[in-house]
Amino acid sequence: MAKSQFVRTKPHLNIGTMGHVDHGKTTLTAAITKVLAERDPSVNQFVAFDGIDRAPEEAQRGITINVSHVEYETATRHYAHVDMPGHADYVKNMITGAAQVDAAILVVSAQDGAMPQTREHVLLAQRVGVPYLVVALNKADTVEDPELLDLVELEVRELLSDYGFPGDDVPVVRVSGLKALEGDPTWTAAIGDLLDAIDGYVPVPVREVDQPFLMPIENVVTISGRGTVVTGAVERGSLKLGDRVEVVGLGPTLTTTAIGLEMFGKSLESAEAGDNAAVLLRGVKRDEVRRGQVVTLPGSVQPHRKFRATLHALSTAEGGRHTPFAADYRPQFYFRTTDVPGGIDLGEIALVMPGDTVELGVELERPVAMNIGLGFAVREGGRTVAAGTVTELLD
Ligand SMILES: Nc1nc2c(ncn2[C@@H]2O[C@H](COP(=O)(O)OP(=O)(O)OP(=O)(O)O)[C@@H](O)[C@H]2O)c(=O)[nH]1
Ligand SMILES: [Mg+2]
Repeated sequence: MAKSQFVRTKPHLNIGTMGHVDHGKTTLTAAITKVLAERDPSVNQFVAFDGIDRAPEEAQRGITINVSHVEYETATRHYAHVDMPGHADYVKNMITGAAQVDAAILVVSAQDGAMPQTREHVLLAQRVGVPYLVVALNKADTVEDPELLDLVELEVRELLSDYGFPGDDVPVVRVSGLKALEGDPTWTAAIGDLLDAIDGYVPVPVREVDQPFLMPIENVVTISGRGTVVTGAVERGSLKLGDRVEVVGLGPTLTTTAIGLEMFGKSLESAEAGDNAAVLLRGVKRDEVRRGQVVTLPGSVQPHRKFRATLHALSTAEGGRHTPFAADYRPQFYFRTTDVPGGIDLGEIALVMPGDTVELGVELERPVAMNIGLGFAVREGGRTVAAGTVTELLD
């Protein structure tokens, strides 16, 4: 299956780009791979702009990780980098992508400054618990006046502080993804500064390796002649080749065995919390598993349709609703890599106003693998209107 073994020589971190449409996320991602490939070609590979963000339905050979992830290494870390889509319609994907990163590079165009989606992404980063942000003030090549850059920087720092990030301390690095891609030495050095800022500012996360294994399924891939592979970021625990697993949520629980493990096309002996792993499941057909389910150690997580939660309805200023909602509200609930419609039980509460935090019951249309403390987002008509935490598991 795999040609070589994945060697753990450096700590592995998951990182992603986020920010307003067209601010240069994909260009910056390509530029990072270019600069690092030049720095150390023995471990890094340049991925061009149009090689990023294309996920194949099927891989013909090998277990291939979702290619919207690129990997690279600095002197001290191994990174898996997901280029998050910027358009509002894709915030749904961002929620799931962002939920799994250890840090995000917030890309802000120096030309435009913070825009509505910049704000929404910072809010989502806070809600889904992205612990660290680093700002790439991109397209700095287009702004002649340094005072204008200072102004944009100040504005971004204030925005970060508004959403609970340490706006004064967050590194803000002036870059040009485009010029670095073109090989301009000044801007190539700026990408180096951005990477140094990430290495220096974002600590190596503490992984929940002692918990029972859990990996939310992001993608299902068929390997001709081998079977079905599921990919995702391991949330906690570890899994060894040959371990029994359960696939939980959205339907009946399925029990099988992990007979192949990979990370970025290299084989793994065990997949650990924080890894972007691909797991080959014995005797499982493609249509038996899907995105939104989780792969777990047998018996460690149950699927639930009914639960109680603490819910914060975003204020209008936070991008939430303009009007309250009542008991007949039926939005979409986003858990890890899935979203399911559901109804609510408000008990004694008549109306939930934007900005309110309430305790309520939820009944989903389909069961989702969950545990107490699991966070979720509530969306309607393409925008996030509330964020919650599971407090009690019912049916
Ligand atoms: N001048 C200049 N242009 C840039 C820079 N970075 C990106 N661009 C241009 O900005 C446009 C958008 O860049 P993308 O990298 O596609 O932006 P994106 O944020 O990935 O866009 P979406 O994925 O659609 O949200 C392209 O025309 C790029 O060539 C930069 O540093 N300087
Ligand atoms: Mg893009």
